[in-house]
Amino acid sequence: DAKSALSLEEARARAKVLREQIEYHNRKYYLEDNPEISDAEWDALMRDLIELERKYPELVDPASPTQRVGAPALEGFAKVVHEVPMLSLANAYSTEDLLDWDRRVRQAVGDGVRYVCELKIDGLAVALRYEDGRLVLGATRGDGAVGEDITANIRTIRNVPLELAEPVSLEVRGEAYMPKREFLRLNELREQQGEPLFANPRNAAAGSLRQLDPAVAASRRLGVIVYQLVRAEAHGCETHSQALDYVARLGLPAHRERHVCANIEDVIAYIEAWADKRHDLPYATDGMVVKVDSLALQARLGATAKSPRWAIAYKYAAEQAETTLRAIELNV
Ligand SMILES: NC(=O)c1cc2c(=O)c3cc(F)ccc3oc2nc1N
Repeated sequence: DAKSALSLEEARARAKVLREQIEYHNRKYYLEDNPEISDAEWDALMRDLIELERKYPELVDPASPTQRVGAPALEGFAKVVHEVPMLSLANAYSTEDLLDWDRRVRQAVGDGVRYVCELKIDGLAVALRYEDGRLVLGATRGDGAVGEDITANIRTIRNVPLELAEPVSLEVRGEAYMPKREFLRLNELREQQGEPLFANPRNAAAGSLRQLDPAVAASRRLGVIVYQLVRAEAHGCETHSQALDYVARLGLPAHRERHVCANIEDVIAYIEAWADKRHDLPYATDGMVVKVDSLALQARLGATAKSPRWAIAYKYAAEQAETTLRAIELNV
């Protein structure tokens, strides 16, 4: 009716407020793991915005959170070639393994190598491509050379920006994960509905992103944490740390639990320090990734067919023996 119709300017202002509220609550959920509103209240904000944009189509903006959902279900996933192969990390299971790796690194590139440690998020590796600041592709690792195009599902992940702060073209690699809070909520729901439970957050995240209908992924609060900028030196970075600071400034959720160490002894101390503390993080972890920080030294060390020589994943004992939980593993 006439009285409830807003002027375009009022509608534009209302849409701006709703988008800011949605982004604010995203930060509270993902960055602080301390949501102020319930999922239902969050969904209501989104519904209001969708309704407003339906009534005033000129308000629709490709970066609006409403542009995340609505893609039709797919018949299958298209293939994506990774220009820069998505390799996997070699593992270290003991301090000895770390010391051996450090010795090999120093033999190859000399002493004084600085390392950066990052908690190893237990999810699944994804590649995100942006062209002129717009998200154009999300892909799985696949076999490292060819992955699956899961763009429609990646777009539903609320902490993945649909548009960067600058119109930059780049590709990042990151870990898609299901926050522990969401894992518990989802399994409670499935228990009530008599559906099989997810065995762990990694399987739950993988199962969600393998769904052909993006509405399913959209119904699960997944997150992504960026752990690498591809060809970072082409973006003017000299170290991995600078690369993560750069992508964070663009609005990407760069890995925040990271620490630069001057030598392997400090790395070992940092790993020890997080052995228990890591259980308080909002996401599941299964180790610590240790990387040579200098991009020039990374290039000199290179990679084998499978793994980079400039990085290694230390696995915490608890996860070395894959603990099988009582829950029935969802066979997606
Ligand atoms: N799960 C993780 O938290 C995580 C995973 C990887 C990788 O898989 C990875 C694979 C590479 F070939 C090179 C660097 C990497 O860095 C990584 N850094 C991380 N923090």
